Amino acid sequence: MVTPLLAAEDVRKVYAGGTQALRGVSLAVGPGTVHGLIGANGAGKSTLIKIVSGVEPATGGTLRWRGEPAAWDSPAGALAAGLATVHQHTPLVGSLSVLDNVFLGTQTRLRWDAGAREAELARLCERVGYTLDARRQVDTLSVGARQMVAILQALTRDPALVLLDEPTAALSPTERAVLFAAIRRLRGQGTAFIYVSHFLDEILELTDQLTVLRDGRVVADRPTAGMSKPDLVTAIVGARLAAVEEPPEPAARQGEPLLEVAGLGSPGRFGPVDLTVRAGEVVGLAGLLGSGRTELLEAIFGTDRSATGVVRVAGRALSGHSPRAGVRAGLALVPEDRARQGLLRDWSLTRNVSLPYLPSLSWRRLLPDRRREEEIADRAVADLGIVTGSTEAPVGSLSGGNAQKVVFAKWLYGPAKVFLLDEPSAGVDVGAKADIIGLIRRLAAAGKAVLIVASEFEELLGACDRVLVLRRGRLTAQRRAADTSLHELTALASGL
Ligand SMILES: Nc1ncnc2c1ncn2[C@@H]1O[C@H](COP(=O)(O)OP(=O)(O)OP(=O)(O)O)[C@@H](O)[C@H]1O
Repeated sequence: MVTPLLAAEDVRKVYAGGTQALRGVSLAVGPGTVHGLIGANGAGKSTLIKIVSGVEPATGGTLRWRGEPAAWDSPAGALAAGLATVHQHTPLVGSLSVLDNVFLGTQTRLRWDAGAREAELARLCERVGYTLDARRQVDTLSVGARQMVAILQALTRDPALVLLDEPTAALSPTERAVLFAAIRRLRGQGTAFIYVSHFLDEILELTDQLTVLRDGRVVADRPTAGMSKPDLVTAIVGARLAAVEEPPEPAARQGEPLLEVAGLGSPGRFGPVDLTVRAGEVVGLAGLLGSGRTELLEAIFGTDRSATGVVRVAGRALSGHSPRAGVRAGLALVPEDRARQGLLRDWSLTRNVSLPYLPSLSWRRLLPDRRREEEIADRAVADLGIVTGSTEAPVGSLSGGNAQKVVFAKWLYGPAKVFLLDEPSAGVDVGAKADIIGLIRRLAAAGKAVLIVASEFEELLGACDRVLVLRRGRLTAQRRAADTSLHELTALASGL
């Protein structure tokens, strides 16, 4: 048998607060293979990646590298041994060129020799089968191209194993295809990968072997061939499977227009756009990355102050474009980017969830009403299946997907009439996706209006009554969800 490149044996992790994130995890990654790592939010994937890459120490167990006990205790040490990590948001310096970013932190002679660096970049591009303009400023690149810069950066150290943590979360379908081609090519040259993703189709398409974690334990470890999506879902969510298969609740009777947008535009971004969402209705915006979908939501909410046109909520025109006017009129925006969503990491889940409603929760608007706050927090945990030891634990100790659910919960239980949801299930696991769709349907059933952006059109079909297609900043088509298909939406959004 070939000695695994990396082997984890009975790895355990107990965090300072007492959370047992890993309860004895073993896995082996062979050279030149792509190893999928999947599991529900909070299952322990990031913790395992952090331990393997030297960011966090394990509390117990052994890591082996090429058969010997791994001798690193920092990311730099792991990198020197041949193990590189590419995060979803690898920090790049936007104001520098592609060339400078790729060789950022390189200590060899390449650092000083621009000619040699260009030649090396060309060689790396050849290896991944992707061309990048060496002199282009990184700020001006698409998300996908930036991801590729991060991968090239990792490759400068010629790693034997690359850890990819949700690398496609922000990529368009085309960019995804380019990334997959690059991974396959590198695998052909002997590089191994650990690939963490919530996209099960990707796991099935790309990986050779997969490990499923649940509650800090390995519940499946086997070759990918022969596995189906339902197999994966069962392994990931276990007993929560039933919730996934439930069809959405039937649409409520739709009422009066709650959100009306007329001639809304923003120079260079999108528009003009007209649309209406009625009480009890869920409307989806299907558009590819760069279509202007996020920009449109932000302009409706009021974040884009250069926007022109009219936004009406419950028949009343907003005075000017500002988030304050938006919130006052009854709009809620759940943005995609967690980093910008103002979760206070040191505060408890309870305080974070009730943050937007403190005035209405306060006793005579002076004292926070603890009981009401706790009620909302408990409801959020139950509705969204948030995995946490306690609602009083700091939000910073939650896993990424669970923090995302807290962001969602923040807006859910308040007085808003119109919900603008940007990628509501980004980063959440397959079970929670179903919970969130269920919740969106319940909002509609309670007479709210919901407008959703999601890159996974399947999700729009599952949640929406009606889907609008946004292409290059304009609405180009409209379909009832019941009368269209994934295929048709994809074709319309890409202009085929
Ligand atoms: N720094 C920390 N302090 C305390 N507990 C933590 C910390 N980081 C993670 N945890 C806990 O460890 C468990 C595993 O979290 P981890 O981030 O590894 O999950 P994950 O599988 O990566 O989830 P996701 O899909 O949501 O990113 C969770 O219960 C989480 O709350």
